[in-house]
Amino acid sequence: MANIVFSNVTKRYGNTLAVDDASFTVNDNEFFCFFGPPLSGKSTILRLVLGLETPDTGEILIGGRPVNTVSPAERNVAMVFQNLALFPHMSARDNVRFPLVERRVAEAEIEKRVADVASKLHIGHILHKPPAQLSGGERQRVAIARALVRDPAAYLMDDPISALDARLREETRVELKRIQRELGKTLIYVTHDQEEAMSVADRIAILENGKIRQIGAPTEIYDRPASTYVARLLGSPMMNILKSVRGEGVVEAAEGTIRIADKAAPADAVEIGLRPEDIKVRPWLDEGAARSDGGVGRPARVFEVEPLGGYTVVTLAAGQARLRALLRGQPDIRPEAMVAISCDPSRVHYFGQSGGALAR
Ligand SMILES: Nc1ncnc2c1ncn2[C@@H]1O[C@H](COP(=O)(O)OP(=O)(O)OP(=O)(O)O)[C@@H](O)[C@H]1O
Repeated sequence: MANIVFSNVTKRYGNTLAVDDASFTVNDNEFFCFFGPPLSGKSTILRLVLGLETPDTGEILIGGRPVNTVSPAERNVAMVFQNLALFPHMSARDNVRFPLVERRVAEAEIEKRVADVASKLHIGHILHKPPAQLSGGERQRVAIARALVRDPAAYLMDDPISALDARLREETRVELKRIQRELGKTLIYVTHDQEEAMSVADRIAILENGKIRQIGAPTEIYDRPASTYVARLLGSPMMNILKSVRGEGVVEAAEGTIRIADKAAPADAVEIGLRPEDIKVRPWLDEGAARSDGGVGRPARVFEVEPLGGYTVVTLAAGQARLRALLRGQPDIRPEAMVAISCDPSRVHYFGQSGGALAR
């Protein structure tokens, strides 16, 4: 059993609250991701799990055992370091052997464990090579093998693929997910990249200034963000968030005034959120035609068009408001054209005074 529990854990550095009353459970075999902007406390949480830091208050349990006073060596969690730092002068095999040699494990046992981990990670055929002769993906597998050879209860990764180029990052994150599933070990993962967090994690914890703002499955957080902060963090282009102007049972999304959806907003709605892919854009016929079309299409002017191949991002100006819509394919839409925009009312997000999500 290697679940990891934080119970009201706080960690300060001087006046900085690096981790603020954090409570969460990472389940056995789970791919659990911490995501947040720089300095939000991600690395400090990893350091607390590893035992490189001690909580000021609160309790940490690993596999049900309180570990606040247990040394890093005795915690049986392994770290795969940022940028996959392998020893360049050693072969892949010696890199993988290193943690066991350091712990003076018997040679026969070392050979057995290296063979075992190499077969799990499919690196047997590259063990003789130095890191410089390996691809990015292979280096990653060797780095993971080095962490796993100790047979840790859980392993941790701090932005392990941020140094790779975009294409290799995409490849390696797929690989990572597969490896984690096959190994069936608890993995705590830190990333700055929202797409990476969404794609690899079973669950994500969203951090802001040391506080956990939301924990959930990626799609759950994406579909039901608990606040404007979380809503803006996940999704690209990010959610459109506009002031809500209410009247006559109609939601007006505005800095200017555009009616997005015919539905009464909750009385305490201050802002409304629209995901770019939820905005429908059609040719503008005229006001009458828009009205007869369910009354939800409102005029907007096309401000900018960004073709991305499979998708097109259209920036729309409606009154003073600017909205970004994500459209499939390459629609025939040009800057300055008038269009009718609408949004399924069930897809509108409402936020209250403090930015917290309101029931839809
Ligand atoms: N050793 C330290 N001494 C003093 N302050 C620290 C120390 N480590 C972290 N902090 C502070 O604690 C807060 C959280 O830092 P942390 O490194 O955990 O954030 P992070 O989310 O991992 O950031 P990044 O994404 O930039 O790596 C920051 O305000 C940081 O300046």
